[in-house]
Amino acid sequence: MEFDTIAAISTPMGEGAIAIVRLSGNEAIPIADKLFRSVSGKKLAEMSSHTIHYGHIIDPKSGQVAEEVMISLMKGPKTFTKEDVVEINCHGGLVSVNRVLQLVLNSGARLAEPGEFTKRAFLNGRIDLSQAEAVIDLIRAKTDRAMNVALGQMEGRLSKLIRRLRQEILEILAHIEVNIDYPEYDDVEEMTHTMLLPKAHYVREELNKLLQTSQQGKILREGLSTVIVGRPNVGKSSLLNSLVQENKAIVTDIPGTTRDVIEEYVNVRGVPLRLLDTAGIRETEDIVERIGVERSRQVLKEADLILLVLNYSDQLTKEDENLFEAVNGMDVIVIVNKTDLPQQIDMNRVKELAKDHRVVTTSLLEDRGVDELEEAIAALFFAGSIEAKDATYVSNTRHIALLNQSSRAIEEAIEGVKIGTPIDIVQIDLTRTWELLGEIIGDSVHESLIDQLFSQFCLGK
Ligand SMILES: Nc1nc2c(c(=O)[nH]1)N(C=O)[C@@H](CNc1ccc(C(=O)N[C@@H](CCC(=O)O)C(=O)O)cc1)CN2
Ligand SMILES: Nc1nc2c(ncn2[C@@H]2O[C@H](COP(=O)(O)OP(=O)(O)OP(=O)(O)O)[C@@H](O)[C@H]2O)c(=O)[nH]1
Ligand SMILES: [K+]
Ligand SMILES: [Mg+2]
Repeated sequence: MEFDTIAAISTPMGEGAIAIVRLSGNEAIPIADKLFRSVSGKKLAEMSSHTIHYGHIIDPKSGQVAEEVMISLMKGPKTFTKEDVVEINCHGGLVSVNRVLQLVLNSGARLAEPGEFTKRAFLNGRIDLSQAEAVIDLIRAKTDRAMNVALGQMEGRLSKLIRRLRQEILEILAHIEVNIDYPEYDDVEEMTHTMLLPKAHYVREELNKLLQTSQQGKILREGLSTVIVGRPNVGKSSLLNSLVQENKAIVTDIPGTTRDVIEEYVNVRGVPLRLLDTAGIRETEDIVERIGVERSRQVLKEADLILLVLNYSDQLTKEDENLFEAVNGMDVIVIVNKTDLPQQIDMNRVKELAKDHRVVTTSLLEDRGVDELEEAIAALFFAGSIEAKDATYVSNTRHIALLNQSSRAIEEAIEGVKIGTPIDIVQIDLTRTWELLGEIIGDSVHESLIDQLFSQFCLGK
């Protein structure tokens, strides 16, 4: 495909060592040649591809030197966009890089939209849609693990699997076509059955395996929503501060200190947590505190993980018991805090209430037990699924939705065969599965969706 030539600053706005103005398109090299004076006097157009050159940017109007640069020359199609790409490496300062961009735009390039370079890599067929989406995930990755998942997807791991499953479906559809077109086969029904079912089962299983990774994949991207709950003054805000290793939440000895939900992101042994500190739960006359308590109950419902905090030097109350009730069926770690003070709590009763959840004792005042808590969080997250290096994860909400729909469509095809639905109806379900999977890699997506996806990128990407 042929597009106009785009340009943008591809490095962050601010002072740095180097800043890059990137150009892509048919005119990238001629435009750069209008501005660049190499030391050798040779034009970029005459130089060989994938080389870098020292020289100056000259303002064509004044003939003055505008900047001292290095230019990377990359001729298509072996480039990021598959088009001719020129990267002007400027001194890292806002004036310098903007001056060069301005000259480039005056010389015939158009300012790129956010994500437009990556969009061209997609439109020109170097990467598919799921690979392009992985580029955003990679930039936004907050942990090593999240980055590795994105890198795998960028290299086409998910795409490869999706393509293989689509191929399987095509083969089933081909068998059906043959059987429909040659009605002289007398046991058409039986033949389709034996041909179709094993392949369809295989596709269904692979889809479901992939969907099982989505929970972990999504958490890797967005963080495990972790809510700290407990009665007033048990040390919830102290716990948040201790996990983020900063005094983010106000801690006082006054019960009812925290009133709003406080949110912080933290990486605990490779597990990204979205930590939420809440108002202590109790019956109260104070109207502001009551609203806070109500919010605590709300966020509780949407949590992936609950950190339920108790006071070691206080007896269990009805409120504590009610909390255990409220988090029934969720992932919970019980924390018994203030072990530096004399024991009042009945630990046997705590263990009874905790059932099979982990119980960790801490003294946040003396910084004790936090290691064990972190270990418990990591163990829970990676439970049973020691992360296989070659696992393919799905983490993107759009992909998960499409996989769910595909899984339902293939299920309908399988059910159809089993109950003897006419084969052309089964064919429709199979075709739908094939199309839905195609949307993941961008084989059959609407232009507006493509625009919307790429607009999430940063400028210059
Ligand atoms: N200076 C600079 N650094 C950068 C980028 C860039 O665009 N410029 N990238 C931007 O994100 C990333 C690197 N990603 C890239 C991906 C593919 C190709 C590329 O040219 N692919 C061709 C040819 C490969 C080859 O030489 O054989 C291809 O796949 O056909 C280049 C960069 C990170 N670092
Ligand atoms: N002795 C002792 N005091 C602690 C410990 N952890 C927290 N505290 C103290 O307990 C008091 C309450 O701590 P917070 O972290 O504000 O408790 P909270 O659960 O957030 O309280 P609310 O927001 O009011 O519900 C503060 O004075 C803390 O310094 C501990 O392990 N030992
Ligand atoms: K308090
Ligand atoms: Mg608090």
